[in-house]
Amino acid sequence: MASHLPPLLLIGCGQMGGALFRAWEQNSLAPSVVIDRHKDSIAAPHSLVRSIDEIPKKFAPDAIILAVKPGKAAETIITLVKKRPDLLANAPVIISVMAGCTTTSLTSAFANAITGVTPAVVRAMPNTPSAVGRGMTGLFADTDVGAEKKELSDLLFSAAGTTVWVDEEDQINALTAISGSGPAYVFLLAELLEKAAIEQGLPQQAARLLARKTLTGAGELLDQMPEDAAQLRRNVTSPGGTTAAAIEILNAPENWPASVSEAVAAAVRRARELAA
Ligand SMILES: NC(=O)C1=CN([C@@H]2O[C@H](COP(=O)(O)OP(=O)(O)OC[C@H]3O[C@@H](n4cnc5c(N)ncnc54)[C@H](O)[C@@H]3O)[C@@H](O)[C@H]2O)C=CC1
Ligand SMILES: O=C(O)[C@@H]1CCC=N1
Repeated sequence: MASHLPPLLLIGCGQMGGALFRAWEQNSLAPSVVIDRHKDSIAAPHSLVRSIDEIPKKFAPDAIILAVKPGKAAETIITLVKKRPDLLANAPVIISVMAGCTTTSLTSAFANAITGVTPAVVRAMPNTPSAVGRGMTGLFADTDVGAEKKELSDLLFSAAGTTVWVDEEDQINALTAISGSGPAYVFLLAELLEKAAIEQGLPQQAARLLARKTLTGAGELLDQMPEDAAQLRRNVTSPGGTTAAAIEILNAPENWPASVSEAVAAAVRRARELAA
């Protein structure tokens, strides 16, 4: 089968890198290399190595994906460039999924490590549903990044779900708070619904099933139906009925409307702090 996706070097295969790699593997990824000392194995034809020193000679990736924790970004880039400058010879696009690592800081980490080379850097903010092809990724590139590199970046993240490009880098911080962190808000709701079900006397297993299937079913409706979320909510809410009793509490201005806005604002603040 012809490869749909070109060879990649993935640095960091934890929760996010692993989710993306799973999607890419399922989209006929050309033989690629993953660096992560905490991963046990990776399926052929790809190679797992434990450090930059072990990247096979003559490997020429079209994209290098940085998916380590933000605090390790500079050290990782400097080690990569000092030990294997040849990996940049074919001008691969550098894609960072790291929260709060700006294109300026990434570009200058490369510039500090190697003179005369300014790689094209794209920032991506994916989310973990990428593992099942249902990711949502926001992308940003400076105006000097060529169309071909942007198209390749889009191809990679489209293989893991849906993509959207933003024009200003700071918008990546807002996007991180909505779709990057967002799955955690949904999982928290699943936890809380399950707990409430148990409090109302339901057995644990049934409580878990009800909470999970309600969230995934509602998510699927959101995905498939043309109506907006407010209309889908109204479709469940009979006047004077049970849903109305619950929504009156949740949707009181001081409850969910305030909490969700405050939570998102806190995440945006944190993204900006990481970038400072
Ligand atoms: N977890 C998430 O939902 C999302 C995470 N991100 C970003 O993804 C990045 C990684 O986050 P997670 O996957 O959650 O963390 P993680 O801790 O699960 O994964 C990081 C991986 O990097 C590996 N690693 C550390 N140093 C390394 C090195 N020098 N070379 C190669 N591998 C190395 C670790 O062994 C680990 O498996 C972060 O920068 C985060 O901001 C972005 C969007 C969503
Ligand atoms: O929590 C974090 O910092 C990362 C970025 C978005 C999701 N996880």
